[in-house]
Amino acid sequence: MRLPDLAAALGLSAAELPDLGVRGVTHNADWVTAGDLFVAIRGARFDGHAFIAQAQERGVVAVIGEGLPAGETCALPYLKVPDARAALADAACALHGHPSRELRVVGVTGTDGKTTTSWLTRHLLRAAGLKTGLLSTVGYELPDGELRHFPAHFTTPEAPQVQATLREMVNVGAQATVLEASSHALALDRVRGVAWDVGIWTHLSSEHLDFHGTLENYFAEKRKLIQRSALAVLNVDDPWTAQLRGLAPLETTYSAEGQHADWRAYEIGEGPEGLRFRVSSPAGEFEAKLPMIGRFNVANALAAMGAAHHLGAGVEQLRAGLASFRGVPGRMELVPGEAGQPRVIVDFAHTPPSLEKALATLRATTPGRLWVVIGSAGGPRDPHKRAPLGEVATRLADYAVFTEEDHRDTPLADILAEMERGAREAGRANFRSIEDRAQAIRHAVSSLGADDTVLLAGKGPEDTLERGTEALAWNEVGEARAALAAAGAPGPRLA
Ligand SMILES: CC(=O)N[C@H]1[C@@H](OP(=O)(O)OP(=O)(O)OC[C@H]2O[C@@H](n3ccc(=O)[nH]c3=O)[C@H](O)[C@@H]2O)O[C@H](CO)[C@@H](O)[C@@H]1O[C@H](C)C(=O)N[C@@H](C)C(=O)N[C@H](CCC(=O)O)C(=O)O
Ligand SMILES: Nc1ncnc2c1ncn2[C@@H]1O[C@H](COP(=O)(O)OP(=O)(O)OP(=O)(O)O)[C@@H](O)[C@H]1O
Repeated sequence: MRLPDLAAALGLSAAELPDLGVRGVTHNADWVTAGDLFVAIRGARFDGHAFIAQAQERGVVAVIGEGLPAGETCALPYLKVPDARAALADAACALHGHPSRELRVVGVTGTDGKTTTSWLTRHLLRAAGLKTGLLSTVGYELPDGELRHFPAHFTTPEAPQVQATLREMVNVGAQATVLEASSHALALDRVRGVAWDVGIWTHLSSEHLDFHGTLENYFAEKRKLIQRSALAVLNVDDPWTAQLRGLAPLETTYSAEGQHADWRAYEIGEGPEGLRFRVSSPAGEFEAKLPMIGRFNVANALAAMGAAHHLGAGVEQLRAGLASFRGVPGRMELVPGEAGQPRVIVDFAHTPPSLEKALATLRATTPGRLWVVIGSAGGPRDPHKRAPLGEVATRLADYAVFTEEDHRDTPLADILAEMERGAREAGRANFRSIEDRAQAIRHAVSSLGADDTVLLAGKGPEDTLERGTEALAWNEVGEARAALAAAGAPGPRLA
């Protein structure tokens, strides 16, 4: 694209701009390749203007920003804009030719359930014969189904990566895609310019308040997805949904808790191997089988079906799709052990409501004892959730082992003390703290036997454990396997 055309696409005057070719756009000076535009963003930690020289060395042709710092000059063409993040997204859309307009795009937002619902939706769309891509916390997939990863670990990456991925999907023939839209993404314009066909709402609870300040602000960011979608798929079991009604031109509702809704699940049965329920829906009444653990997955399945049906999936495709779903890595993932060993489940639940749901659902399918191994992240991230996690863990499990979970620069002992305080203030003593996560897992697994369940909560599929300033390689399922192997001959050995 020519620089003057790009300026015009951003609503800027193209007069006096050199007629240079622009190959791409980035906000990160380390990622510049020759011919790119560099967008200098003033962030919370850095001012992108400080990296213009570095970007120039790597071959950028022009810079976009909200204004050069006083007294500074720029040897390259400098396009001044009122909002650099918005310009980053608009430039990415223009350079990639607005790929979302060539696909059916489903967005998923909410505090919990985004990843699971995204995976389910893409699976149902594929079952309906649509070549479907996916962009989620776990990585991204083209319609070939192979999971790929971005260099930086985000639920929703920055706009240039979002748009480049959508373009790649279109180029390989994708007809639809599912995109997880985090509240950070909506707040920071990472998904600005995406043409949403469907917006799915899972539910809202307190999280990321270090960034958003208040629950209302957090809600307001997530609400943007619903406002921008042609069809909203809304969870009537979530009280926040009342404020989302009527925002999208079309809407469909769902309930897994017996409320009046378009998509309703009833006669829900939970077994150790999965879920069965009946569905009443605009597509018809039918019996569904979903090989997933976790009652909350009924709601995720209803949401996914609401979206997939809108994009053409019929009842038989929905039924077959649910029945053949293989789950999401690190979400209620069963770690196979020997007969007589406890059932070990790895799950990503790291908020009090999601831990509550995970434990409640495991209790329903655990004839024996239920233990949980759980930590809480350090740094500025939601310190107020530590005590509630301790309370929920000791209320709903028979025993809780508190441990490390990305404590970063926060003293681990302080986090554990907060979790213990939450338990103690609720009058409970059914816990202990073991700092080393691997040891905590081994202790739990070796303490239990047949009929018992151990929930390893919080890390899910993450591949690092942030201990102080170190990021250790981590594999929770691998640790669970090692603990099962080390526990050796099955049988209860509770001290
Ligand atoms: C709160 C948040 O999301 N912040 C993101 C935001 O930071 P920021 O605007 O403050 O920017 P900054 O880090 O000050 O940098 C300013 C500019 O200088 C540039 N820079 C900076 C340093 C350098 O060496 N070179 C360089 O070019 C940066 O690329 C940026 O353009 O933009 C940065 C550049 O993309 C992100 O790295 C940063 O993510 C931080 C590290 C982060 O941890 N984000 C997480 C919380 C996040 O986004 N999570 C969500 C939700 C997950 C969930 O739902 O659980 C997600 O979608 O993943
Ligand atoms: N609909 C739901 N309601 C409440 N909890 C849920 C729901 N779906 C999943 N969970 C729980 O939340 C955890 C995270 O699920 P999932 O990864 O699908 O959500 P997410 O929104 O993508 O989370 P994150 O943004 O933190 O990655 C699951 O492991 C499960 O314990």
